[in-house]
Amino acid sequence: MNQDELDEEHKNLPPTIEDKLNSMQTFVDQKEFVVIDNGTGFLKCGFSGEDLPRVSIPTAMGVKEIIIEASQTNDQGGKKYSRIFGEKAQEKMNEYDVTHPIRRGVIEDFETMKYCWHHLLSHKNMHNQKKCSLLVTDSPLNHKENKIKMAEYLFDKLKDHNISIESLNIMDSSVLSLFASGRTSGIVVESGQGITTAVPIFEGYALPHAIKSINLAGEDVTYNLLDSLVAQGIEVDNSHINHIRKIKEQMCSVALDYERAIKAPDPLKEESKLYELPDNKGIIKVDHEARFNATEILFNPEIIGSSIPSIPKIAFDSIYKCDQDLQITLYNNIILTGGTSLLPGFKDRFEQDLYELAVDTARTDIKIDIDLPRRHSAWVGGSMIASLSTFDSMTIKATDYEENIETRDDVVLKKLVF
Ligand SMILES: Nc1ncnc2c1ncn2[C@@H]1O[C@H](COP(=O)(O)OP(=O)(O)OP(=O)(O)O)[C@@H](O)[C@H]1O
Repeated sequence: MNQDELDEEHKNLPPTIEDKLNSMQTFVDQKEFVVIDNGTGFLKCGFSGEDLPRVSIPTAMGVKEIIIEASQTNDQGGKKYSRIFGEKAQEKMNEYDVTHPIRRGVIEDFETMKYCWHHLLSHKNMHNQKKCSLLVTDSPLNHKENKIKMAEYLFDKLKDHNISIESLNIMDSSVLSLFASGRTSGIVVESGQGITTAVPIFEGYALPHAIKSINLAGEDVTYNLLDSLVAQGIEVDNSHINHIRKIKEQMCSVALDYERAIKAPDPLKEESKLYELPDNKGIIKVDHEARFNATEILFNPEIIGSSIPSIPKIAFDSIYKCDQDLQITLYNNIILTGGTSLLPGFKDRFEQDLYELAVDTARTDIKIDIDLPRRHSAWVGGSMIASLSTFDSMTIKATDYEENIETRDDVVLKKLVF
């Protein structure tokens, strides 16, 4: 979703957050937090209490070294770095060295991540946050060490760039998505860009022993679509990946019955199968089979020779690992979220396959909630919780962090909920 689409969606949103906060019988405080959702594919940033993030950009940074001639500076010359972010970075892969700091849900390149955070906080829509309180999301799979490193970069290293974080919390994105649905218990099945997770949560706490994840999500669908277009002789390659992603978002669907779907007549009109590359660089035609084939890997990874379990299977396995008393609650409260779950047909196929897996064990109905803004549910949950009057007391204070150099890791871990 680009920034224009996000601005448009802002205008159309019903006022849901206040409703949900009221139903949770809490009250809203005036202190404003900045909320950042760190996704493999997209970074979302905005203010607590708002319905949607103000900024949503691809998680990417491009760097280019610029040599400064001595004559330009009146001294010995030297070099500096030009940095660009988000879509701009993805579009200029030929000119810039482009890095994606988050792999499959986990921050791997903290230096790049620091510049991305700096870019978000300095963004014009964020009114250049020089001093702020911050809630950032984290993957349910991240180790404690990564959270400690996040705190170090946010408190310490951003200071070198004139941004000071006064208080901080780092929260599990699945727990936040559940809060956004107005619940405190349930299972969050989240399929984003790089990772799909099934996280059972009881009374606000994720149950680590039963969390399941697979490295299979939106980027795999995109690359699968690219492969099948290449196999058909269409001249596309990795440099077109942004366009292939857009084709996926506009044209791909999930079949309820894949074999039958690809044999059935194509319901799309001829013009809606065509994608025009910018600058008259050609038209890509996407056939019926490619559109269903690309997404089938999420439900049947075997078709690309992979032995990893499907998305419904990890949801089933995760519920099965929980206490029997809790299983009914989980089956009745499945929150399906993440950008990839927006694929048409995703929910129906998920429900059908989960029902088949659980028919002997569930002993209850399967109820799936898809009513959240699914590209932004973790951010929305963060926005809600950071609005609560009690939230500030749950944060790590910069003063505590700075004054306790020897024990600062404990200062961080004490405030985090695992
Ligand atoms: N309408 C849509 N139809 C299909 N896919 C979509 C749609 N909108 C977004 N996506 C896909 O969703 C993915 C991004 O989702 P999301 O923003 O939830 O992921 P993320 O938080 O960046 O990643 P992760 O959760 O894996 O760390 C991308 O692969 C994108 O192509």
